[in-house]
Amino acid sequence: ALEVQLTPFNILLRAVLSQLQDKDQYSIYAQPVNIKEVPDYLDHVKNPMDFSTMRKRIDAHEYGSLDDFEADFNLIIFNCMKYNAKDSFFHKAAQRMQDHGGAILRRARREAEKIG
Ligand SMILES: CCOC(=O)c1ccc2c(c1)NC(=O)[C@@H](C)N2
Repeated sequence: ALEVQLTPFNILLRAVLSQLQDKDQYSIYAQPVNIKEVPDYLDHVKNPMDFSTMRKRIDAHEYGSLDDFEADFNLIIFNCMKYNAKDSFFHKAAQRMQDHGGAILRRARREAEKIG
């Protein structure tokens, strides 16, 4: 059976999440940071977030608004910029993801307004 109830809102959120993940070309935000590989991660990052967790939240209808969805996206960026040094590959990737994500979310809001 189709486990997830498809509402226009969570169809929109799934589409936005896919657009965001398209910009994560090395999939560094796709899964939770592996604590076995990054043992001190949770000393610095109190609220880990990643795209797979966001997908679960969409399917569980845990996002009441695009703002709630955007807050988890911003958490991914914030965590990455906090844990990783400014001149690191990861930190630079977060800056780019923030720029791409901003544009994707702005366009999604305009689309959502049109649907009404
Ligand atoms: C195979 C080892 O993988 C990692 O060390 C690693 C893998 C993925 C990561 C990460 C570290 N750090 C981060 O801040 C987020 C953005 N992603």
